Amino acid sequence: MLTPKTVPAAFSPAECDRILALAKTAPRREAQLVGQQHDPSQRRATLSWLDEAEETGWVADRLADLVRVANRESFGFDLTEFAESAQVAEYPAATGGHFDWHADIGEGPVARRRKLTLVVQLSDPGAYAGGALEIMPSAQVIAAPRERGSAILFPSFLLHRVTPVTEGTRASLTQWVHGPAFR
Ligand SMILES: O=C(O)CCC(=O)C(=O)O
Ligand SMILES: [Fe+2]
Repeated sequence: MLTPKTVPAAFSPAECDRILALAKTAPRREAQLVGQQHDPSQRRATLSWLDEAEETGWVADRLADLVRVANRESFGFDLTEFAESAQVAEYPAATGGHFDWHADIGEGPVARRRKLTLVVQLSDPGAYAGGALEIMPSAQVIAAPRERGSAILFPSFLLHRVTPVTEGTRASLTQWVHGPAFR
């Protein structure tokens, strides 16, 4: 089944707070798109990479567990590693935070090996308006649950977007999972 798989309460609210605090200890940069071109009309977000923060092993361990279970139950992909760091993204309404329709499989040597995408909702749904993560497995668009700490996993070739945040700030954690080419 190639439809997205949701996992309620993958992280507790306290763990979401810890992840946001960790992200604040890492350098923050304006978003770059797959392929590294910078086009603010497609994405407006501030990014931090967890591998540039200290003491994030527990986050990677939890993500690996989530991937293992979801892949066994839903995808059955040949997955080998996290070849890129987990990324915390913040989308503030004040700067027009959003991410237009895209797929995560990119051109570069690493981005082309992305097979599964995992996104965790780090913000309380009351902290922002708009900012829906939408995924298009077929003609029907699916909205990811907004509950804080919930996770959604989907094949990285599926189109998805984050609608514009109109109030407050939405934060998310993204992990890509890599492996040999599809065949
Ligand atoms: O923030 C999100 O919910 C999605 C992030 C995303 O699509 C990406 O980083 O490729
Ligand atoms: Fe994406």
